[in-house]
Amino acid sequence: MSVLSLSHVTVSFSGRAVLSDISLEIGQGQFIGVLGPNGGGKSTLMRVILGLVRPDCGAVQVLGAPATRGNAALGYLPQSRGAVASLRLRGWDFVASASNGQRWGLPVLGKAAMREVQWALDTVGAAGLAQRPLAEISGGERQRLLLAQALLGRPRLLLLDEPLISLDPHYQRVVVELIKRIQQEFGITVLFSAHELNPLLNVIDQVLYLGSGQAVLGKVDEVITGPVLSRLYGSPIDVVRLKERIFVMSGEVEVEKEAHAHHA
Ligand SMILES: Nc1ncnc2c1ncn2[C@@H]1O[C@H](COP(=O)(O)OP(=O)(O)OP(=O)(O)O)[C@@H](O)[C@H]1O
Repeated sequence: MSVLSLSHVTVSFSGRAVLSDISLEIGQGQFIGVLGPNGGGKSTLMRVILGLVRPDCGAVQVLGAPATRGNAALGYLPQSRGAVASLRLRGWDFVASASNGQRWGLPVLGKAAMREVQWALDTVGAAGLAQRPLAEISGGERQRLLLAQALLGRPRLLLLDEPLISLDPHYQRVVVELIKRIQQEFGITVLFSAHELNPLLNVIDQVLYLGSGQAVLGKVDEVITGPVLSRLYGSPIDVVRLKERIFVMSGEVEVEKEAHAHHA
């Protein structure tokens, strides 16, 4: 059974199609890198899967049922996550605040929910952050807590919207390896959006590249090619491979780096 199935999905804002007639299928246990230019529709796609954005037309099936809000089988790490929690909150409370789908509130938890919070903290290797206030922990450590939040309820599909933003290369590697380990251990399907492909190259099964309203899903070698990316960027793109790394170039400019700088 496919975990995710989109059939002829179109999403537009103010008459402009961000996703245009997209069809794709993603199977169980896949690790998918979601890439594309700024505004290419990565966050929108995740919000469609979460049932937060309703397509103009087409069908979205998640784990065999139509996409709906509040699907407990989905875990989500949203992109906009700055300044949302009190910096006095301890790590444990921060994770607990996402329990019962209730983000940023402070619910009173029963024993089972408390065990679940502890499990999520242990799973992401953040038990040591439980008693520390958010103000005292680094961006990378906070990323672990956000991942712990997303794991509450043991989702079968994990949507991670730019978890590497503003992390240094070392911590990017730590986060990517952590998510890969969790994905393999629990057989979760992961959609992981990023501006750069290279940090994900060793872990992804497939890449989903979005741009110009279109989506191309496949193995890295099938998707990361000059012709495919030129179509998605709407301008000539060269793909340069160098020592196990891949550079997506528009003339002299490395487009993924540019997008990242713009975003950060
Ligand atoms: N709720 C909305 N109302 C109007 N326009 C929207 C809305 N959500 C997204 N858009 C527009 O849709 C386009 C795609 O946005 P989206 O955030 O999905 O792209 P993205 O690939 O995640 O971009 P980035 O890499 O910059 O995060 C953008 O032009 C954005 O301004």
